[in-house]
Amino acid sequence: MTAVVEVRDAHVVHRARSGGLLRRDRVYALTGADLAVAAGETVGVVGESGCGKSTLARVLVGIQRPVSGSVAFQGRDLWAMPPGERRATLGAGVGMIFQDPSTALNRRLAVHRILRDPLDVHGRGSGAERADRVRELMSLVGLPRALADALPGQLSGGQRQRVAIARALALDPALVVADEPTSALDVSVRAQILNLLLDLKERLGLALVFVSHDIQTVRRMSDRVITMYLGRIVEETPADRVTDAARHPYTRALFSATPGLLDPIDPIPLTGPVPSATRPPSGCPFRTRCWKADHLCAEAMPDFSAASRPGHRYRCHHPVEEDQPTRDLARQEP
Ligand SMILES: Nc1ncnc2c1ncn2[C@@H]1O[C@H](COP(=O)(O)OP(=O)(O)OP(=O)(O)O)[C@@H](O)[C@H]1O
Repeated sequence: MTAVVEVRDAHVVHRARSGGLLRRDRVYALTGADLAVAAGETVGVVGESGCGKSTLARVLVGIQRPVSGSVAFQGRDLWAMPPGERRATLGAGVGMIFQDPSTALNRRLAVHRILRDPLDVHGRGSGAERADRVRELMSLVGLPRALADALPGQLSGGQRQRVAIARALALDPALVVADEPTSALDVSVRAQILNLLLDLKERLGLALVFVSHDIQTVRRMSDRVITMYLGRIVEETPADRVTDAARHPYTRALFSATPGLLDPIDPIPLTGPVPSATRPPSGCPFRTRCWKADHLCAEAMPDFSAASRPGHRYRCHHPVEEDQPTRDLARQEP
């Protein structure tokens, strides 16, 4: 299966001011990320705040250039393309949906203008064809025609997010990346927007990357779940098996603390805070909070190991047994 997008060994390092005016620390936002996403699949990305989820999303859509590593879109190296070609490739091939549609949409433009804008910029079709496409997009995301002349401020939060989704789909992208697409919405409309995204992914055969704090939602939405910790991908698990088959202690801990599990368990206690991304621990970054860590974990970050099921890989020196119930781990002393 050819990947729509494939990231290899991508590193992103930011410079952040700290203390004195001239001092700038390196922030290791993404370290050695490998990920491929194929047409028709949804990959969910989970991890605590600051672990690099948004950075990975930005790398996938070409907003963020990695300092090293590569990003291939439909088999072509994005950052080896001339800038104009890269902009055209990404503009037409990739759609991004952000957390807050209120800030993502131009408040002064009516819905039909917002949806027509990408068609105009990329010179798609005649004037009449563009008008047709705008109507088609509105119906695709379930927006009544009567809202075509409305401004974003006159819409509900859910309607605004539908406009943002329609805009992301305007040029028929192969990849859509949604970064916390429902966290700014009322709980009552979240399910509608998630169902819409799933439905569109099926109908349009999109490669969908879904970033969220909400682990239950990621599990429901995704085929595969990527767990990130301190800038690294530490596990990739088939979504239907993530609660009891995940091998990385961090994935188990993260999922044990999820509210709303059908069969609730005591959360696995994680000791201490997440270390700073400016000074990540040596070896495995999770070792300072892991109940299984030993000297080996301080020495080196292990490579990925393949688990017994396809699509399941993890980076851990002391993985949890595949079918060991998480509730047994919760009782373990750290
Ligand atoms: N422009 C920037 N300058 C400096 N540091 C940054 C910048 N953008 C992100 N970071 C840092 O990079 C790390 C990864 O950030 P990122 O936003 O990708 O994490 P996240 O998992 O998406 O977090 P959240 O869930 O809170 O959105 C964090 O330590 C963050 O503070």
